[in-house]
Amino acid sequence: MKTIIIGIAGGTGSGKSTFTRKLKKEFEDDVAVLYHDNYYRDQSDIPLEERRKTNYDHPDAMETELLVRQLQELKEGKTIQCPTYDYTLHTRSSEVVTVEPKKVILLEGILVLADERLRDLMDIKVYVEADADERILRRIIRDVKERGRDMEGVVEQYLTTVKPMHYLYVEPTRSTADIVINSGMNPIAFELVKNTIQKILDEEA
Ligand SMILES: Nc1ncnc2c1ncn2[C@@H]1O[C@H](COP(=O)(O)OP(=O)(O)O)[C@@H](O)[C@H]1O
Ligand SMILES: Nc1ccn([C@@H]2O[C@H](COP(=O)(O)O)[C@@H](O)[C@H]2O)c(=O)n1
Repeated sequence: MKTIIIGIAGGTGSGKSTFTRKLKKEFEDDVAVLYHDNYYRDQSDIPLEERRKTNYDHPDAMETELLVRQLQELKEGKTIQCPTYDYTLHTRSSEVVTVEPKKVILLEGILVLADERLRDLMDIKVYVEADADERILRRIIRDVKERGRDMEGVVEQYLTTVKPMHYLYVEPTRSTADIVINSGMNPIAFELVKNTIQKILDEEA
């Protein structure tokens, strides 16, 4: 079975996860989804106060070598045990999720196009973009509601690490994408990517 890997990158709050979730809902068991965020390094040996200070927008914050290995295993038809992540505790969760090999793998994350090893494994590269003001507003709401943060903390983190790292590592990867889409809620872009995936699945059937 040939495996097609589709990378879905873009800044925080651009709508990557929304776009990816919609594709997953469309194809259900025909596609597997891997989130780069689940590969943030385990920090259980560091006190929580220290973990809060980590720069989570630098490529070194992720164990990308494990992701590369697991993607290769999926391509070889092997089942993997994918790590999971706890944003409130800033470290890996104890659970792992079993991911079976599929013809199509969606790989989502701010930095998935920033790593040459990941880019080399991808067949299609997508970059989701949205204005910075919209992204930070969405992030404030989401992080307070879903990631156990307070507004002051989100704003401070944005100004000290998220924003500078975005311009250093995330935005430059836009030029490596095959498809650049405007926001994660873009029905026309969704149809285009959906039809591309459907074609791949039909060809391989
Ligand atoms: N086009 C959009 N318009 C308004 N809200 C959006 C849009 N796209 C995503 N959102 C919302 O913004 C938040 C962040 O979106 P998400 O898909 O998690 O972004 P990302 O994965 O790129 O960080 C979510 O609460 C989502 O519902
Ligand atoms: N402990 C952590 C780990 C990551 N983050 C932030 O998550 C962002 C990436 O996820 P998106 O869904 O927004 O793409 C990234 O910008 C990290 O700053 C965090 O805050 N805490």
